[in-house]
Amino acid sequence: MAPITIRSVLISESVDPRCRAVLEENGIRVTERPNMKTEELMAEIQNYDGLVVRSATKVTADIINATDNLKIIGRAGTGVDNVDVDAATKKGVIVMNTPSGNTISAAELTCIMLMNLSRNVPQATMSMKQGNWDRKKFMGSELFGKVLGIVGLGRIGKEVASRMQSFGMKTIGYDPITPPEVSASWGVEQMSLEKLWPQCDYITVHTPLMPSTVGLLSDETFALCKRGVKVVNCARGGIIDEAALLRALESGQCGGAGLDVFVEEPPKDRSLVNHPNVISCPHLGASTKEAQARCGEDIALQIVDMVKGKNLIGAVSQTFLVFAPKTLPK
Ligand SMILES: NC(=O)c1ccc[n+]([C@@H]2O[C@H](COP(=O)([O-])OP(=O)(O)OC[C@H]3O[C@@H](n4cnc5c(N)ncnc54)[C@H](O)[C@@H]3O)[C@@H](O)[C@H]2O)c1
Ligand SMILES: O=C(O)[C@H](O)COP(=O)(O)O
Repeated sequence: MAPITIRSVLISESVDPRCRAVLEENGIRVTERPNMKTEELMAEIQNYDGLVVRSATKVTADIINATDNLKIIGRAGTGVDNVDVDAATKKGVIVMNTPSGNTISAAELTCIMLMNLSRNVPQATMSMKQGNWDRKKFMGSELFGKVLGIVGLGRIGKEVASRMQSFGMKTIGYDPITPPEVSASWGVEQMSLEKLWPQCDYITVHTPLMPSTVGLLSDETFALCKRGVKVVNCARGGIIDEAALLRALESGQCGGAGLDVFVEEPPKDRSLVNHPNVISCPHLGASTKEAQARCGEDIALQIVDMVKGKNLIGAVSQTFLVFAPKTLPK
């Protein structure tokens, strides 16, 4: 890969300080300007060769096409659904992410959601703070012996499986790409979704958001599930259809939901968040010191590697690159 010149980078969100430090150590000028409005970003972006974002900055075609100077968009994290990759590709702008830096943190939050759904800890905590001592209301159920359906057996799905197996859960799953013999080696039996839905006590989704995964859990699929199934979405808002989830919670077809992500963030409509059987977080899957340090450092090192013209691992499209992380936990 021929080296490219990156003299200046704009960081438009709260990214670990290691990102700035690594870029500056390599002679790249860095400006941090979080919380810019779209119009401000469109004006500001003209002055930089590179942009580093997390998930909140919507890097639209308008922003990409507002400048001829931009050469690289670095996503300090996994999902690139907030970047118009097609528009970037047409314009010859490189898009890269740090796909492994927050895997463990997202997997751990998923497991925490599953555990809290089984024992109602957030609801019991709220009740205690209100001065109550309500032991009957918060009767839970063991995870031991229950069936967990994992839809999407990539990095996070795999880590969730091994952790929940240690609680004695039976793990089944579905992934159109991960070969069944590979997931079987981590103790996950793969099957079609039609076979999976009716077997699960808990379902967790770990796919990217794309047309084939929008509404994976819908009115139709909830109807195929066990009554009282509990669901977790720490992947992307919309993989579980939000209106269908609310209907399933109200009818009791769904017994509880753990949600870290929403179609609209923050969600204006609070019907799901306010439902008594929903526990939720404001997109905190990657919000740990460790994950942020890895993602911040990885994206900076990858930009520096591009400048030096080395270490191109896999090109997903002409300009959308996925690199081997430098700071993956051992
Ligand atoms: N909440 C957070 O803060 C947080 C943090 C990290 C990642 N994420 C999100 O979690 C998701 C998973 O991340 P990952 O690192 O495991 O990604 P990954 O690419 O390693 O795995 C995704 C898997 O989904 C599979 N898949 C694609 N289409 C599918 C379908 N229709 N049905 C079932 N499986 C399908 C792929 O084959 C792949 O194996 C992404 O959406 C990512 O953006 C969220
Ligand atoms: O895809 C990701 O990496 C996660 O959703 C985390 O996003 P964040 O970097 O905005 O926390």
